[in-house]
Amino acid sequence: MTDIWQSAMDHAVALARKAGQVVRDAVGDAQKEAVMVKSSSIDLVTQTDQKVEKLIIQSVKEKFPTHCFIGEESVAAGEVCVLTDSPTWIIDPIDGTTNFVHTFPFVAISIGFSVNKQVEFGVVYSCLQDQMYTARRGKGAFCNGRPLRVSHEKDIRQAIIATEFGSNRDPGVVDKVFSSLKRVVSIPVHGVRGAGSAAINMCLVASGCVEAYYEIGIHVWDIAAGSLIVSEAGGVLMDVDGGLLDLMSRRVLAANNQSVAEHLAKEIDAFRVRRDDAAS
Ligand SMILES: O=P(O)(O)O[C@H]1[C@H](O)[C@@H](O)[C@H](O)[C@@H](O)[C@@H]1O
Ligand SMILES: [Mg+2]
Ligand SMILES: [Mg+2]
Repeated sequence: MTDIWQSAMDHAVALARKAGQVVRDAVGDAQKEAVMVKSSSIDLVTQTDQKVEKLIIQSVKEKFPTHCFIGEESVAAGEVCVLTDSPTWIIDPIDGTTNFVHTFPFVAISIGFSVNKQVEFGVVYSCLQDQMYTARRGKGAFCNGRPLRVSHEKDIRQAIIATEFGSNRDPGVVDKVFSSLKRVVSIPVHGVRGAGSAAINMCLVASGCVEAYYEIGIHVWDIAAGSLIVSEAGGVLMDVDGGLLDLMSRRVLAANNQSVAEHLAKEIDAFRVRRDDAAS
């Protein structure tokens, strides 16, 4: 049976590769680039983020003129952020902008594509590592064409957990983030890591390198593609409170299996943040 979204997915892979070249060309000069800030002094954006997002959206508009978009830098420029039932490209042009600015080598282009609010395919290109992660709903997840499978570990005490500190440094938020982290470390788990890119953290879960990843404060463009890559690699997704994942809630927990996910959810202070689709 023909897959009606295959040509869109092929286009996303080609665009991610093209965007990756733009990022690679710029990374050496990233420190010379004007670094601007958005929601806080540590929420960074560069001209390369904006250039890559424009490149992707312009090309998709030419090929699929009826499709919709949620793009990180377009939303920052005032576009609405609403996930509808229409075919929608959900784009993070550089996931890991802080890494990009500092030449820390985990930088990704993340492209998710949803229809009826369900992610149909996800593409995450870790461009400095030249690793192309892809997933098509119902057809598995791959890295450079090699099938991905989550870790078999069931005991969270034998696990590595990925998380990030995020870009909100309000003292109350920092306290909550650290109190969760203290509980997770004290389970005790084998270790805690963070790549500095939500999309890459999710691909690490899908690859079996880490058992789980959680974060509060991410956005739909950080996790749309990665969420499908995790589930197609056999993993589970949920809200940090153990409920159902809501892509717009800015909270995510991805794990290799239900038992690790549920144990982790019990340790997290699941505070709420303003939703991506909150009326502005
Ligand atoms: O802003 P970018 O680099 O697209 O995305 C990052 C988030 O800003 C940050 O809050 C989060 O911790 C990080 O994982 C994410 O990738
Ligand atoms: Mg991001
Ligand atoms: Mg980004």
